[in-house]
Amino acid sequence: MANVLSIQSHVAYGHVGNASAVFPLQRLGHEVWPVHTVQFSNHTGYGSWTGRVFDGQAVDEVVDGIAARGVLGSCDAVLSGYLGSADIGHAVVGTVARVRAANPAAVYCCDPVIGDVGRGVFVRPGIAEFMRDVAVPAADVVTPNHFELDLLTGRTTTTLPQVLEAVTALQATGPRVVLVTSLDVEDTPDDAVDLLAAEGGRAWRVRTPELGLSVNGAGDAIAALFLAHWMSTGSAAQALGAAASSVFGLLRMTAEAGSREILTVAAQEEFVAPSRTFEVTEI
Ligand SMILES: Nc1ncnc2c1ncn2[C@@H]1O[C@H](COP(=O)(O)OP(=O)(O)O)[C@@H](O)[C@H]1O
Ligand SMILES: Cc1ncc(COP(=O)(O)O)c(C=O)c1O
Ligand SMILES: [Mg+2]
Repeated sequence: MANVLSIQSHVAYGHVGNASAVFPLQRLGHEVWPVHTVQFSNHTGYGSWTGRVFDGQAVDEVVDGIAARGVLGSCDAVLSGYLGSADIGHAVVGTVARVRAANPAAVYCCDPVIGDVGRGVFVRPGIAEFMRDVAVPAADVVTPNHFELDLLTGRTTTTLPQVLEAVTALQATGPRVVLVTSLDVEDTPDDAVDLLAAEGGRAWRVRTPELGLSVNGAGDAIAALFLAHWMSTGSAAQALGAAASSVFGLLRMTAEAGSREILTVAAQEEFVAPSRTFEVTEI
């Protein structure tokens, strides 16, 4: 079981950021140390929200307090997501350095939350550049969606070979493991969603049915689950299969209920024992 320092957004209502990532990790038996980068009423996909973006100092203060407990050496992973501002991003990367100094085996998983197909870029100016130039190079594991992969690598990928080239280019900047979510390439059927994981010069794909819903927070859940399974199995391929199956089960239940928010609590068994598991194919 791992100790995961999770630095992400928090919402009071619904499930994105830490409100999506923390519970699945706990349900799998991991300890989570959540630090919030923003506290909003709800996710920004609604178009309006209240609450505030914290700053780098606010993040540093909480990490200082954790360090004062003398426990940074037992932190196994730092997970970051929606940052709020580039200033917060610098605090996250500074935290990663502090954790690595205390525990050289600790890993950093960066979910480079920038935007999505259709919605475009939904974070503040400067965040995309910060992710590309600072956070991603510092990470061991990154979990972009297809839109973010293209943005980070300055490419437009429409075929699997192009995606593999982009992933290799991203790995050349630092991270050894890459998970690409919501992959839509030429051979992806209209009614399917692909996901791809790459590590050590190998790559694997999982294909699931596409569900008739559009929700926020699935990316935050899958990044947390992928990191947790990658740490516990040491295999990107196994982590891909487990994380994709769990998130599919979560979203299938959400679609059946017609809910606008993902059913993180009601679907909790899916994190432990997914009702349907998908085949992982090496490509
Ligand atoms: N409509 C959908 N149907 C099936 N799976 C989905 C759907 N939306 C999201 N997912 C699953 O959740 C994963 C993460 O969602 P995604 O939208 O890529 O993350 P993000 O919110 O970071 O953009 C996808 O790779 C896919 O496996
Ligand atoms: C506050 C906040 N955090 C995180 C996210 C990321 O959500 P997703 O997992 O859909 O990328 C969003 C997206 O709307 C958000 O508004
Ligand atoms: Mg995302």
